[in-house]
Amino acid sequence: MTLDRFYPIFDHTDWLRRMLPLGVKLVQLRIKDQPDAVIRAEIATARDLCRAHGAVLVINDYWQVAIDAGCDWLHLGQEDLDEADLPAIRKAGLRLGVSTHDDDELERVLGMDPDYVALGPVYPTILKQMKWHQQGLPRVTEWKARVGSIPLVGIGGMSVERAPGVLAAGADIVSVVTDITLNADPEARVRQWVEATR
Ligand SMILES: Cc1ncc(COP(=O)(O)OP(=O)(O)O)c(N)n1
Ligand SMILES: Cc1ncsc1CCOP(=O)(O)O
Ligand SMILES: [Mg+2]
Repeated sequence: MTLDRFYPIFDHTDWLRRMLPLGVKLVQLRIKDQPDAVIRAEIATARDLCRAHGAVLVINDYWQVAIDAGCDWLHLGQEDLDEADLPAIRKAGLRLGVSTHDDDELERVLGMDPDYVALGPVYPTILKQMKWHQQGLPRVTEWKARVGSIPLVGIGGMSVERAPGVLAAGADIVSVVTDITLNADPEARVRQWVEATR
């Protein structure tokens, strides 16, 4: 399966309702700090919306809920991987994307046979506080050489203008949050992203 090159991340299914009709074919639901009932309801809604639009949905963090809901893809960071039951995830048939930021983390995840590897933050991000400031484009090229045929996702400080350079450096996919969600016209911005990555 070839994943779309444009990979936006949203924190609520209201965003999916707005953006899926514009041609988003790969999307992550990244919910933080919500009660369990809300998380379960949001994941079930996202699953149904993405199926209706022929889009791949990736669930961030909530691997057990993703299994229970019959979802297809998960994204787990390094701390998430410490807690997750990988055999149960694989047994349920879920595909797995993982975060990496340094050599040790990359070595660790390559042993897990991931379905994509994310490298971040390629550029500085305002979304969350991170130990790493920016990896830079040479690091993207280095990571692609190391992951080989595993799809490489570049994330962190992405914009429509930066995306071509990140793809040219070796990323297969570009993932983005605030360039869309903080834009004055998020729909117009998503249309630009779709145009720039097709
Ligand atoms: C595509 C993609 N890459 C990285 C992350 C970050 O995951 P993680 O390190 O677990 O941090 P949180 O997003 O859970 O705060 C991601 N979600 N997606
Ligand atoms: C979740 C995450 N992981 C690495 S960078 C990042 C944030 C990406 O957000 P933005 O596209 O707004 O920089
Ligand atoms: Mg996480």
